[in-house]
Amino acid sequence: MTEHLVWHPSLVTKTDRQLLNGHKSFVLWFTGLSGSGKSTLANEVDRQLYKLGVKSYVLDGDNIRHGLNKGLGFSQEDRIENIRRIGEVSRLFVDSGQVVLTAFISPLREDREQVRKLFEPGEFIEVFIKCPLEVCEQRDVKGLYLKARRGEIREFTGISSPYEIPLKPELIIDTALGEVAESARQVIDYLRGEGLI
Ligand SMILES: Nc1ncnc2c1ncn2[C@@H]1O[C@H](COP(=O)(O)OS(=O)(=O)O)[C@@H](OP(=O)(O)O)[C@H]1O
Ligand SMILES: Nc1ncnc2c1ncn2[C@@H]1O[C@H](COP(=O)(O)OP(=O)(O)O)[C@@H](O)[C@H]1O
Repeated sequence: MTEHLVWHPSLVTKTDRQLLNGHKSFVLWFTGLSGSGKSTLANEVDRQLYKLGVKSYVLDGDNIRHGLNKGLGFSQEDRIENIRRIGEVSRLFVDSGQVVLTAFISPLREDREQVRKLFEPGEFIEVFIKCPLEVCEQRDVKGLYLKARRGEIREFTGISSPYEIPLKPELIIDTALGEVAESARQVIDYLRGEGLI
């Protein structure tokens, strides 16, 4: 299908754009169970980056599924396509010199590794939002776990659909232990430590 397509190179490079912005561009890929804290943390880190003058943007599972990925469900096939598209969108953000924070369950290791391959070394930062299923279920922010337990939602991650824990994430944030502010500080500290901001 790409047989007659020719890539048109950009006259402005990614490095040019990073220099203009005054910081590196990369993706913070938050992964974890529903209710683990991906959206809350991604948005808090985004707010702090904004205050630091870093050009950042959050791509959130629930929001993206209303627009770009409308029509995709939660079968294995649809989740793979969901993550593939977000990987590609993230690459565009990074190419444009910005920082992108993604908050998708992204349950499968293989899919996350495929996304990692789209990036240069150091650009893909996998952040495992670690939180036991019992805690997520107790939070039940949207009441979905109750519905899943009642059998009203099929293929629900952690209940009737798998979640594969990252084996070598760049960062692990345990949200069952600390407050949101403390978790955000850990992410910002990591970025500073790596010289990314
Ligand atoms: N079956 C099932 N399993 C898991 N989650 C479900 C399901 N149905 C709806 N939801 C809601 O959709 C949000 C997850 O979407 P994602 O795009 O992040 O999922 S995935 O990465 O494609 O697995 C998820 O949002 P978060 O709670 O923010 O993770 C849920 O609100
Ligand atoms: N350290 C923490 N980091 C992020 N969220 C936390 C933390 N501690 C408690 N929470 C709470 O957990 C819930 C996480 O919900 P949400 O961010 O929607 O999760 P997800 O996007 O992974 O589904 C929120 O109610 C949030 O206030």
